[in-house]
Amino acid sequence: MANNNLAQYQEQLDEKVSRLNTLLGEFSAPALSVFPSSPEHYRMRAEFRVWHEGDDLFHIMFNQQTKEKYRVETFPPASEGINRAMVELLDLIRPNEILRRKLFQIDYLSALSGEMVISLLYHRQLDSDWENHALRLKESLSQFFPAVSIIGRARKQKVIIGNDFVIERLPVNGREFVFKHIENSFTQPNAKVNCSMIEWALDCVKPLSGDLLEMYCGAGNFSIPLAIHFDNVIGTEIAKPSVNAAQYNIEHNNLDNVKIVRLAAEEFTQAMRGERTFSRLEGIELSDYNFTTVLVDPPRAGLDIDSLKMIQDYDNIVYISCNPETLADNLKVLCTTHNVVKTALFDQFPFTHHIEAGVLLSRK
Ligand SMILES: C[S@@+](CC[C@H](N)C(=O)[O-])C[C@H]1O[C@@H](n2cnc3c(N)ncnc32)[C@H](O)[C@@H]1O
Repeated sequence: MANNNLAQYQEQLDEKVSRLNTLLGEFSAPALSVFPSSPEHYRMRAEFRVWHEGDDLFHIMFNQQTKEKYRVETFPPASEGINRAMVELLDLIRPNEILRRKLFQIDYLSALSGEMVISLLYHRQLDSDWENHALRLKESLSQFFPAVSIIGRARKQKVIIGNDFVIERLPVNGREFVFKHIENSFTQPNAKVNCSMIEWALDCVKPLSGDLLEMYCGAGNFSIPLAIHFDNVIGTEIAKPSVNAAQYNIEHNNLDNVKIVRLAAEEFTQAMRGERTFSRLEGIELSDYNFTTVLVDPPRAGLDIDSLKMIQDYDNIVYISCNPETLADNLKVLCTTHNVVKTALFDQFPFTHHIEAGVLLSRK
């Protein structure tokens, strides 16, 4: 990494710190803890369009200003595994008519564990001939990547050669947690910064006890490591593949105090208020829980007003946000009942303007 890139990274991070400090200023927030990213090889996922030119074929990206396409041989933000795969994969596909015909996109999902899924997207249906060639492709790639899977996608078609997930192994405070990350589902893109986020959340909840409620829990990224500090954890999430992955993750981390339920945040709020019952909550008596703490990690839109009011019932709120504007809007409501006691900036998305923030609130 050239020195001027490092300087550019630091400058952009400083700008994010100053922007978040300004946004949080009106909530009497304490000083931010800042968790920088490595400035290279931080993304565990990357997607590229594919360009065909005579016998050649290569990854392309688009210049955001001019919209012009440009050729991409390697992509420094992506993990080292993805960078190596980009080269080896195209060397194998370029001379292979069956694998290259109408290929228009390649998606890579890698893991710190070394596992990788490569999805090849086509503008044509995939037949048994394609499958045989994809199988040989997987075998050839496995000399570089022992745990690689290939997925072929076309209209209404998904052919899996191996798995449609990677098994990630995240080191958190010296302990390793196992996570199934499913292709095409939400996972935190920057694995190392994600570990810092989990460690920060663990630090927030360390002095607490009772039960934890997590909303927008994905595959249990926070619920699973945080479970050691609570008697019971309930996580809720809307996406079925993530809920299924979470069940796997509970089992493979040997936890017996975590339950994940497939419910939208809005539905869970209705259930908590006794306004609606859900068969998906069968066997779970919400009134038996002693929720002291809630962790929310919503999408960019933030929390809906009913869920926001519902989480004010808890003494401690850990709010992880990928959009500081909606975070600030939500804090206007939460700070009528709670104080901000810890804040953090996690640089999940280096070299972009995106900010990932953490806020711990406790009841006034
Ligand atoms: C920012 S991600 C966080 C996931 C998880 N906490 C993690 O760290 O991997 C937001 C999650 O909210 C889920 N989601 C989106 N809208 C939702 C809703 N209305 N109710 C519940 N979950 C929702 C998405 O499927 C996604 O998994």
